[in-house]
Amino acid sequence: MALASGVRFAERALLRPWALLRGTTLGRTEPAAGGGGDGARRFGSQRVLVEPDAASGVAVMKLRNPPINALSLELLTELVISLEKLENDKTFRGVILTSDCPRVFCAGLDLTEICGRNPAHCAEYWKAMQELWLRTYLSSLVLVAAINGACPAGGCIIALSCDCRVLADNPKYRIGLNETLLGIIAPFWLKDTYVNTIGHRASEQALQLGSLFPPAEALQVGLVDQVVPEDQVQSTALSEMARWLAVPEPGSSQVGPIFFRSRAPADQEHDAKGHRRPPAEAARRRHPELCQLRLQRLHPEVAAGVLGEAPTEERLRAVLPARVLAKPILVGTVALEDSSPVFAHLKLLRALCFAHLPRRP
Ligand SMILES: CCCCCC/C=C\CC(=O)SCCNC(=O)CCNC(=O)[C@H](O)C(C)(C)COP(=O)(O)OP(=O)(O)OC[C@H]1O[C@@H](n2cnc3c(N)ncnc32)[C@H](O)[C@@H]1OP(=O)(O)O
Repeated sequence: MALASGVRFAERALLRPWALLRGTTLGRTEPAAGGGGDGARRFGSQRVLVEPDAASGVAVMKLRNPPINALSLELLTELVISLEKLENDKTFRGVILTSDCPRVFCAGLDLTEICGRNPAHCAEYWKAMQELWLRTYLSSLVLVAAINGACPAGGCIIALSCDCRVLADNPKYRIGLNETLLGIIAPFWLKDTYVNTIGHRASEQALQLGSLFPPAEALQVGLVDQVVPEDQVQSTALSEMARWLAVPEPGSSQVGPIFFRSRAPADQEHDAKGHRRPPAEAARRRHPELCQLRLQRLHPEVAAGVLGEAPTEERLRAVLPARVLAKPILVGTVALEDSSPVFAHLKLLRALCFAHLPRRP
């Protein structure tokens, strides 16, 4: 949500993600479904469909990377670009994020992007993930997640970075951060986001156990704000959006996400002339480490020391799809410089724990 209504992301994406795209058509524009009588045009890319409603100032953004909306490098990049496009368009104040794939909101990281890939590719991939995180978590738009399918791991991260979450009432649509079951250690900022949403003790349990909550439990623990029948997810998300947008000039009273989500010294928020910096620029100043991503490959023994417990192939086999395990897997998080004064709760991960697991026989 906006810190001030006039503030938009004029800055280019931190990492110029479009440069990563190969063979992707972006910015395609076509008439919106239903006529688009208000002049709003549907636009998007191969993997992200945007249905803008200029009259309400709300766009519906659909992830469509079938079958399970795994966060491939291309999907991450296209999401960032689509969000940026809306942020730069003063017509829009809110975005509803949802899935175009049946039964799955988002399966989280595309494990094929980190399995058997070289460190350079992993670095590129993690950067894109971080960029999406920043783009959503610090967005000037009101973001509502209309969760119409399973929402594990990275899918839950996207949902957590929204202002509000509406989940379809289907016991198969579980939501949570199950990273530990894959041997991936949750970065500090992710842990803190969980804590901010569901509280300390619940996070402690859920993160360590890798819990995925069915809708009723997700509502009870506060991970989602509403659970509604599946055919009402979209309309409920729109109602929630209306509630958020009804607040005059969302964020101008200092209660936007920048207020809640950062503790930045004033000189990082304003330039020498006292003008407020665009959020992406302010975030970059607060987080120089984001631009200094570096990857290391550690020996399994070292990784085991960092992780406390090495991820075993058995544990991974229990959770991961067979196709993914057919390749050697790199399990890890990203090493970031940890020297800057960071958001009080957005403390970024510092350990890289890459472990080679044995090949599938
Ligand atoms: C700086 C950034 C730090 C970030 C810190 C860490 C953040 C996030 C970590 C992650 O996101 S790790 C990913 C965790 N994801 C999961 O555990 C989800 C695993 N998948 C599932 O639970 C299920 O697939 C599903 C999403 C509930 C869907 O179930 P469904 O029965 O509909 O489909 P499946 O038959 O299981 O799968 C279809 C097809 O997709 C392949 N697949 C599934 N998940 C992934 C994945 N995450 N990446 C890549 N591919 C995946 C699965 O193998 C099937 O493939 P085929 O067999 O058809 O070839």
